[in-house]
Amino acid sequence: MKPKLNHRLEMPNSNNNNSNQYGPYSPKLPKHNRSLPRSINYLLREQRLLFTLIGILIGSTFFIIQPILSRIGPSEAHPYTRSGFTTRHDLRGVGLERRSAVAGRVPAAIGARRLRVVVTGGAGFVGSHLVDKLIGRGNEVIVVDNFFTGRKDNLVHLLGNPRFELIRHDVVEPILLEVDQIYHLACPASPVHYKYNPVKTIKTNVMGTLNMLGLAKRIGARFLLTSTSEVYGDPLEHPQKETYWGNVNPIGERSCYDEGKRTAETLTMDYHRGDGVEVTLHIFQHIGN
Ligand SMILES: O=C(O)[C@H]1O[C@H](OP(=O)(O)OP(=O)(O)OC[C@H]2O[C@@H](n3ccc(=O)[nH]c3=O)[C@H](O)[C@@H]2O)[C@H](O)[C@@H](O)[C@@H]1O
Repeated sequence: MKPKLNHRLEMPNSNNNNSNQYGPYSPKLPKHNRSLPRSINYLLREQRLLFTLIGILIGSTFFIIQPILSRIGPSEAHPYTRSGFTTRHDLRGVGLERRSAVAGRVPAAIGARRLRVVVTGGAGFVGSHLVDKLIGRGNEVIVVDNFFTGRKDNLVHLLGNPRFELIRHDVVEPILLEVDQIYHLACPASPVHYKYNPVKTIKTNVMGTLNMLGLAKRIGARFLLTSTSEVYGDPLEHPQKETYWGNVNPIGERSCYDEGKRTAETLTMDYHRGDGVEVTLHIFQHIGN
């Protein structure tokens, strides 16, 4: 009769001298004893051990050398980076370029920024030449003009310039701008223009200058007023020194302009003395008429 293949039933008894009715019992080897030679065999077959060792060698070489390479300049360590192979160095380079590109767009209020300037009456004869000069210096320029006598044609060459802005606005109305300097030129300047609407002329000089000085005070901007030699009226001394106060008719046809500019000068000096606004008075000497 064939023995039953039931090992549990056939479990050896240490007291039975390693034998039973089916013959001598050979004890089971511990598992690790059996698997060790098998693993070694497995490794030795088909040069697996050799390939494993080579793998370990390559791996350790990479982990030892890699930190050293990252410390050395990448161009020295990786000559192939120049052939367009993407490495960490290349990526770092892209990062720096991006950072410097962002730095180029730093808001005007930070670091070595451009000077922001507003020129009222910047579409006029003097104003448009001043604007050219300011743009040429690298400033950002905003022109505020109601085009009473000024023309867009005077500024047409600047219309595409990212540092230039043109605003149609009458300075008798307040305006809020963030600038460093205010050049206040807006005013009807020739007799035919300032006599055309004398009330508007003196209003522009008084209200317009008040508004621009108020802005200068609020935002801490420097202020320049273009005045005129007309403030001396019919002068009694020639040439006029700065200490000369003039000989002005307060009720004449030209008074809207002469007294308007005088009041503008007064306001300018009062904002300087009273509010600490940094100011400049600029007088144009008229030749003729
Ligand atoms: O020689 C001077 O004493 C004058 O010189 C310049 O005047 P100018 O350039 O010769 O005259 P315009 O070519 O007529 O320029 C005046 C500008 O002011 C503008 N303006 C005039 C009036 C007004 O209410 N608002 C305003 O923006 C005009 O549109 C024009 O663009 C200055 O702008 C005047 O302030 C200065 O009094």
